[in-house]
Amino acid sequence: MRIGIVGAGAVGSFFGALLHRADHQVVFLARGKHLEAMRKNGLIVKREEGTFTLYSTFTDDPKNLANAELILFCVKSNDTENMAKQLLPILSKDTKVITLQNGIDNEERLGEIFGFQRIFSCATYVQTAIEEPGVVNQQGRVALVIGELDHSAREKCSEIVTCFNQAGIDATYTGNIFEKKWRKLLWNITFNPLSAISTATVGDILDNKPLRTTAESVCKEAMEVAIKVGIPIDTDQTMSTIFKNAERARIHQTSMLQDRMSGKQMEVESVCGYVMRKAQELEISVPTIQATYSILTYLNKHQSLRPNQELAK
Ligand SMILES: NC(=O)C1=CN([C@@H]2O[C@H](COP(=O)(O)OP(=O)(O)OC[C@H]3O[C@@H](n4cnc5c(N)ncnc54)[C@H](OP(=O)(O)O)[C@@H]3O)[C@@H](O)[C@H]2O)C=CC1
Ligand SMILES: CC(C)(CO)C(=O)C(=O)O
Repeated sequence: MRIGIVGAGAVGSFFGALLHRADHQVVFLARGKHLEAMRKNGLIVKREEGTFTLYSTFTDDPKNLANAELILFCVKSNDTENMAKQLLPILSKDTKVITLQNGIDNEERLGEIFGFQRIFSCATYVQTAIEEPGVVNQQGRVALVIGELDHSAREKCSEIVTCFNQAGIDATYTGNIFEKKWRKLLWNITFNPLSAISTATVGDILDNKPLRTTAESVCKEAMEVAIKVGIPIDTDQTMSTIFKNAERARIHQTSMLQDRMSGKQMEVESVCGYVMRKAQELEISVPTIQATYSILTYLNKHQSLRPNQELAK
């Protein structure tokens, strides 16, 4: 298949590399030092089972994705509209677009621009980071849960799942992607904002009693909102699963923390902002989420307050 990776950062570079290794024709849209390094030395992928390097088309020009049959949409959610509008006049009407982004609101924003029948959504379970320009590091398990927004596109969705499976990626189909994305969001809202504010890893949050208590408060508030929007949740069991899964990501710096450390805009709106606005609509009080939202919005505006220019080791 001809595949375009839109936003070949940590997630896009990793999945693009696996698809390229499975003989798909993959074009990576990237920019800055990461693009420069990939053009010079190839893309280096480090995994527990070994390191490999691949050479492909690395570009900063969206026009090079014109003949893609499938786009993996992997920019940060702050860049969603801008990127989608650049792609719209370039892509064919049949090109499928799958978002691997965190949060739930990208799907709607993409659907409004491209049309809902060709947008597919994915709950992305992976821990990846750009270790240095040109080098992506992946740890732990890899799993994708994929679904369509418009049920008439179910068959096309199965083709995407098969494409990932053939590349050795554990991808499964769900008929209710919205619920899966909500469950993923519950994990992200519990750990990402707090890690970005405190600069703590997931393991640090688990081990530090006050931080853990705050994470539990965020989780409880977000679950209340999820239940009100119709997600079937057993709160005790869900909370216990979220914290059990976190044990497997102990050394992980959440994507939001990685952004803060490198002075990038954090995905505050699609994680905290989205849940906060839903809570307001539903008249649910979410004071802890509100607090994390206000701090992170401030930090996003005042980049000079970032703790470090470099990713923390
Ligand atoms: N990292 C992880 O482990 C996980 C991340 N996610 C989610 O996946 C999504 C992607 O995250 P992640 O890969 O970490 O983010 P990254 O910032 O590493 O990747 C996004 C990439 O897109 C590039 N980009 C943005 N706009 C353009 C443009 N106009 N032209 C070319 N390149 C562009 C960015 O460049 P630049 O750096 O210059 O901005 C960056 O390299 C997020 O929604 C995140 O929450 C989900 C699960 C796990
Ligand atoms: C924790 C993780 C890696 C889960 O896949 C994630 O979604 C993130 O860092 O934003």
